Amino acid sequence: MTASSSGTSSLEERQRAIERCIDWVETYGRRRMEDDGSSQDHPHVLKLDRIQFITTTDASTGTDKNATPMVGVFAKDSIRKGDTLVTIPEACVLSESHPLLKDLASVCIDPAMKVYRDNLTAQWKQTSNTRNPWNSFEKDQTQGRVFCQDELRLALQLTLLVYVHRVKASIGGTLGDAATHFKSYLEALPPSYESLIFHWTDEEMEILKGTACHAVSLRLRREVEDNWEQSFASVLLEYLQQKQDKVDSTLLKESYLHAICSIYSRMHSLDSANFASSTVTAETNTRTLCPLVDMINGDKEYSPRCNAHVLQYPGIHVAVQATRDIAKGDEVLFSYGQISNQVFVTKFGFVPLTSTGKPLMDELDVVHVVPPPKLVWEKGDERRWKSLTSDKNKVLEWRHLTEFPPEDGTPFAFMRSTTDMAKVRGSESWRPVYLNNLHLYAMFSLSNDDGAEVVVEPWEPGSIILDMIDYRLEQMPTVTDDLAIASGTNIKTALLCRMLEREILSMWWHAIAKQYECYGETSPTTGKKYLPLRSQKEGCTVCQTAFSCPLKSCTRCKAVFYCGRGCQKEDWKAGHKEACQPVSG
Ligand SMILES: C[S@@+](CC[C@H](N)C(=O)[O-])C[C@H]1O[C@@H](n2cnc3c(N)ncnc32)[C@H](O)[C@@H]1O
Repeated sequence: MTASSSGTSSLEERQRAIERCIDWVETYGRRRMEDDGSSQDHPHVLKLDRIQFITTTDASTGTDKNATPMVGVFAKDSIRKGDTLVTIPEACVLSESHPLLKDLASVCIDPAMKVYRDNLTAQWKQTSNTRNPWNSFEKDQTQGRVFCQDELRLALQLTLLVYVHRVKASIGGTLGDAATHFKSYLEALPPSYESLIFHWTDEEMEILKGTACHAVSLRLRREVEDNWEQSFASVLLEYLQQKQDKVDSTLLKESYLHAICSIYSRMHSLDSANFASSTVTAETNTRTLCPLVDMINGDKEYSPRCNAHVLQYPGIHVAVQATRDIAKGDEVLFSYGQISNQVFVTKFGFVPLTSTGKPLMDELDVVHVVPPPKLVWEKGDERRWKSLTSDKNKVLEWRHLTEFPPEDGTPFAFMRSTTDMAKVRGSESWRPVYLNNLHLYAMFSLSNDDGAEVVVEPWEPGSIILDMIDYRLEQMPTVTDDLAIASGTNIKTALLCRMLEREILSMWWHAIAKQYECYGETSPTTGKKYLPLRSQKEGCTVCQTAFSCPLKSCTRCKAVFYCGRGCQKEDWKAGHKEACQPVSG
């Protein structure tokens, strides 16, 4: 298979780049420590022998074979609580307030840049009331020293941007003439960040329409575009042109995104007062990129299970310490903290499996297995089904779903949890694409020959199932921020699966409503009328999403339709509040 063989070669490439980086940290870092005598003064010396860096394609990348190989850090031997796992000399740490940034950011301290900086500042003053991103430099009297003093966003983004640009532009895929001590580190970074929201393709965005995540990601992408256009593009293009670099603005924009993702997804906040050579005294919490330390993954659960954290030793290095015993071969994990899932999605492309305060569907202590209603399929259902399982959505490699609906009339099950699903499939190793408790209900065909024990509880389909699906659909936009991602899948897979889930649920809703002639009836439990699906063409009033699930109408005027509460709220604020005329009945 071509996909997997190219996957393997990029896996090996990344592994080699990481080995070069380890080598660099050991040799360059040690030399620098010896040069300034710090290794003797300090009880801790550079250590890299307790952990190993392992590349794998399946940790974050799910089913996407072409995705960037993921790296994880594992204990070489058993490690005791309190032990130091790895130490990285300060000389190898990139930080906005670190004087060694000069080394890396030679492009940024080029006097030629000052001209652009000044022009930009002047322009900014004339045209904008917003905070001038270059403000911090104005305070810096030492011209040309550290151009982007205190501005990680600018300093590192610009720097990475230029280097990444050069890497991509150069034929051999190396950093070419961009001589920097940090070359090895930059090369060890992933070549792309597909799982992060900024890198989702237009096609994927199209598929995600209707989820709250779609709105969030559009907003973020717009912000990034604005940033790029207002702060970076002109400066860099001019700079690179002056340097006679080949400039491809598309590539630059991509590189800019790459730089943002590199920084955002692997930044550590450290106390800058502890950087002995720091030029910043008043500032604390300097943001840094620590080579190799930043290869440590976030725990899929929240903090209690995580087993390492970052420490600093003034003036010497950054260290990682075990917060509990770690067995040989175990993955070393950080806690990314109690940040919102939206931030997780944006910065890391995944969210932890467990989170607090998640709205669960416990109210619906329903069915384990529902006997299949005799579905009446409509042409539209078939088309939707096909579009969901077509090649376009390669990420959805759930073979069971392609059998849906089974032509031989095999019954379907409506399952409550993955454990149940696994039980029914009769296999421990079997895993559906979408897992765990947010995807409470999934459908799949039950084949008779896999030895599964299935307890079929007869249910009267019809209104009760409609209510159940209705409830679930209604909940979906509100739980989007609480996505739970199965291990081995990334956020995109999960979202696509969520879309699939939504589609399936709405297809069932429709099929059941038709079969049991529920349209126009009033629900015995909720008292609401079962209304026909809003047509695909019309879609959500706000985001225009043409969903096949039943869209909710405004309860007062019933004239506008929304895919979820987010859009409804937005429309209300945007003027529907004034326009809404209550209708009777
Ligand atoms: C600090 S880096 C960790 C090293 C990274 N895995 C690599 O290959 O270089 C953060 C990135 O790793 C990935 N990542 C970290 N922890 C993860 C997890 N628990 N599940 C999935 N992806 C994770 C995310 O893509 C995130 O943006």
